Amino acid sequence: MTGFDLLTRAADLDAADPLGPHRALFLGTNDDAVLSYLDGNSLGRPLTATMDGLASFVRDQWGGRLIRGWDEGWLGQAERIGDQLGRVALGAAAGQCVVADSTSVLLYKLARAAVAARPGRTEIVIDRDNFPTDRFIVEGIARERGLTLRWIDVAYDGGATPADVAAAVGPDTALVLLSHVAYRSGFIADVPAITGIAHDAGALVLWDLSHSVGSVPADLDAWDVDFAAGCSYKYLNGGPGAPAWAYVAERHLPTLDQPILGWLGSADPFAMGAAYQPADGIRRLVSGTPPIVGMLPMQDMITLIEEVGMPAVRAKSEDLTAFAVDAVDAVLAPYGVVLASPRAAQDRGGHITVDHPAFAGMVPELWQDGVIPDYRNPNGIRLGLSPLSTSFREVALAVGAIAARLEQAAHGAGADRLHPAARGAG
Ligand SMILES: Cc1ncc(COP(=O)(O)O)c(C=O)c1O
Ligand SMILES: Nc1c(O)cccc1C(=O)C[C@H](N)C(=O)O
Repeated sequence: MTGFDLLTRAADLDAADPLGPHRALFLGTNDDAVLSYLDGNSLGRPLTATMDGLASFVRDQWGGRLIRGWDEGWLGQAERIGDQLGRVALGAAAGQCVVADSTSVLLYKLARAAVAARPGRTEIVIDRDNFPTDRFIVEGIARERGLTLRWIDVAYDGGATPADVAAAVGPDTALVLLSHVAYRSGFIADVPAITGIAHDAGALVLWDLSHSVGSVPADLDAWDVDFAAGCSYKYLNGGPGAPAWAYVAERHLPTLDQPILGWLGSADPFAMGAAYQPADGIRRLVSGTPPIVGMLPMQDMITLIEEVGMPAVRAKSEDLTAFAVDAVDAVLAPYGVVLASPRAAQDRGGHITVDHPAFAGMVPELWQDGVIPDYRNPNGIRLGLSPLSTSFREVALAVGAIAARLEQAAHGAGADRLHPAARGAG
């Protein structure tokens, strides 16, 4: 496939894409300065509706209702959006999800609650390639509680498998913490199988869905998951620093013992009581004031996903990553680029990673070309493909630009030798 073929094929795929028109709902998608934005799995683009919604919230709700807003709806908003997210993207019945804190803080609260629910058990199981915050959080909890970590090693293009987990868990395991979609390889873990294996060993499971929520469907209730949490600034387009969300299975709610006891997680916050009594239900996971303004953008995106439906979102995501893999094979493999993600579409989420020694330091050059992917140590370029805002043309342009930069690195070629796709030809 030449660069020109790549763009022609991308044009055909864009023309046939039923979700293609949704791209125009996002800000900046017609911006010529950014030819290709492939980092929506780190920070999703804003919806235009969000810009207008934020302005009207400030004017009418905050500015108009002032403190009365809390009684008129803000206090229940974290649970309402949690329920909507549960219904639309998580397979979770109402009353089990809430928006709060950051993913790191929620992982801490849930992991501490899980360990508290398994007294006498001394180990936490986690994989070595899990996202740093996940590893650091359980390292901290192990230090605090005198526990041991049991590490699972995973392949560079994979993640923890049921067999890995079966070999790691035992009578001492309190908790297994894994990611549904691996942040580097994009590997999709077999959540129901792994959850079942952990349960058979008497352990609880906490899943990090940061890289799947809004891109890969989840079925948390049916999968018998205990706890889950994830970001909302990736495929939920919640904006930089948007609050995270958590899921606690209904069966754990009455006994959930989380470590950050704040007034808004108490049964009757406005009683200003002397002693903490946890609220019934998911609100007992909350500590302080809900981040109302920060929740507005994600609500717009969850509503859009609800209209489109997760099956259509996932279908587009698989098509995008399949096209990206084909393009990598045809255009980048000849330069020695290696796919560091699963080859089968059903085994990977919404991003792929490709490795090459020259990738360290290349991303700033690609930014100059108007192409924005992600870089992950030691030498991976990550192509994050947001199903509702990424076009096939963006994939073609990015792969072409990477090829041009590799060509330059190999032969010192000038800008006139840039790959046609990198120049936006076609
Ligand atoms: C798998 C995973 N967990 C957690 C986080 C981060 O959490 P926080 O929002 O607390 O920075 C990220 C991304 O930053 C992530 O990819
Ligand atoms: N949360 C981020 C941030 O505050 C700055 C830069 C990147 C991020 C990310 O989200 C990284 C992302 N979770 C990852 O998988 O690498």
